[in-house]
Amino acid sequence: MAGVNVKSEIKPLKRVLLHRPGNELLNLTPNTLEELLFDDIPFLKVAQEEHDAFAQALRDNGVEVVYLEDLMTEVLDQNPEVREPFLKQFIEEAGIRTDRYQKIIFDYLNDNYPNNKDLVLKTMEGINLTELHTDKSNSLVDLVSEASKMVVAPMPNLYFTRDNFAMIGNGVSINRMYSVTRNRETIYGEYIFKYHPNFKDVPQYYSRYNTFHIEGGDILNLNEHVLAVGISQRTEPDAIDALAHNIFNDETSPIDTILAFYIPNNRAMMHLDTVFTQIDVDKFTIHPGIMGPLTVFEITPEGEGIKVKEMTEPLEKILEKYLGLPVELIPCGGGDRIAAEREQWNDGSNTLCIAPGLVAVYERNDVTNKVLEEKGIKLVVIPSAELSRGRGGPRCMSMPIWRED
Ligand SMILES: NC(=O)NCCC[C@H](N)C(=O)O
Repeated sequence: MAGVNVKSEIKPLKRVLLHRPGNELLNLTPNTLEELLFDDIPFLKVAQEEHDAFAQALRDNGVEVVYLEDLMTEVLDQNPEVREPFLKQFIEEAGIRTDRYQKIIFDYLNDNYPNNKDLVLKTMEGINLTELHTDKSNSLVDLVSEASKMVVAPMPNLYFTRDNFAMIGNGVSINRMYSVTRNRETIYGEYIFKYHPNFKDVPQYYSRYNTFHIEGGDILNLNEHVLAVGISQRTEPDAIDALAHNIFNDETSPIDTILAFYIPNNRAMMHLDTVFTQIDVDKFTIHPGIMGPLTVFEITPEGEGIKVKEMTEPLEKILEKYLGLPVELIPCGGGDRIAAEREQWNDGSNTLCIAPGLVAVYERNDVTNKVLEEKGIKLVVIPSAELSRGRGGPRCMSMPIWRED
């Protein structure tokens, strides 16, 4: 199975991309939490156990699990000439500007991490100044600097593989991210979609070098013809315009409609998938908090360009029109405002559909989970005490590569 095939949110999931949370979480500190988009410091050992349980539950349901770190390692193993430019680009994008430090860090990584997998994991982890053993008498900066500080920041959000690149049908959007910290993550996507034999021929609908930001949590493949994209804290309308042009201009793509969902701009609802995910052919979970403010726009091709129309019908009717059947919206928290806010904060609406009516959910959202079960949905329940501290659920932690047609 080379390439990618994701033309639905619910059809049987065959292959999925994950990243096992690693030592990058050990470099989160109270002062860097806000900048690194965490609300607390997860206990790594337990976060890894929970993540392994997630991966195993997917395997038990017939899904092949592929890890981001392994794909990137394969790129470097199969293309040895890429190791040096990758490292140089990584160091530049980590904000290392002086020639002296660029060389110190390049030599440190290149000499101490001959094994490509170790190197890839180290780039994710970050580098503390204490590791570099610089000769302090050679530089004023080193002499006045704190002894222990991150010279290369960690990338703790990598376990949210949903966001930095996103499959759209048989193509991919390599995203320009909203935040500095997450923009560094897309370097792995750039190299995988340039060099990996399974992915190098996949059409690219967006580039990490574009100006406007867009993240995968806002991109939902409703069906072969219809894509939904959130206008959110993380995704700008200009990026959706550009994405629409590129998709409509790809003759191989059957997508003829993009629905832009304009959701409130705040951290609790950072992406469309934090408030809205599909769980069955005719069912969606939804955070009731978006129902008032939500506006939906229809984007279709017109000549060389696009046509945009605001839709006035209620959300159920809009979905019914494009999916071709009546649709039920199931409120997170069972409709109670307090339960809805609490459980949406811990990703109660952020489910990963493994097959129609079979979804992975966080264990902690018991009010929402009970409602889903009452509606006949089968749940694959994932332990979630530590993983949830990063503010993302099962959909955020997974990027489908292949769903059955
Ligand atoms: N699709 C998602 O909602 N992903 C969750 C991303 C959480 C991460 N801490 C972030 O703020 O980007």
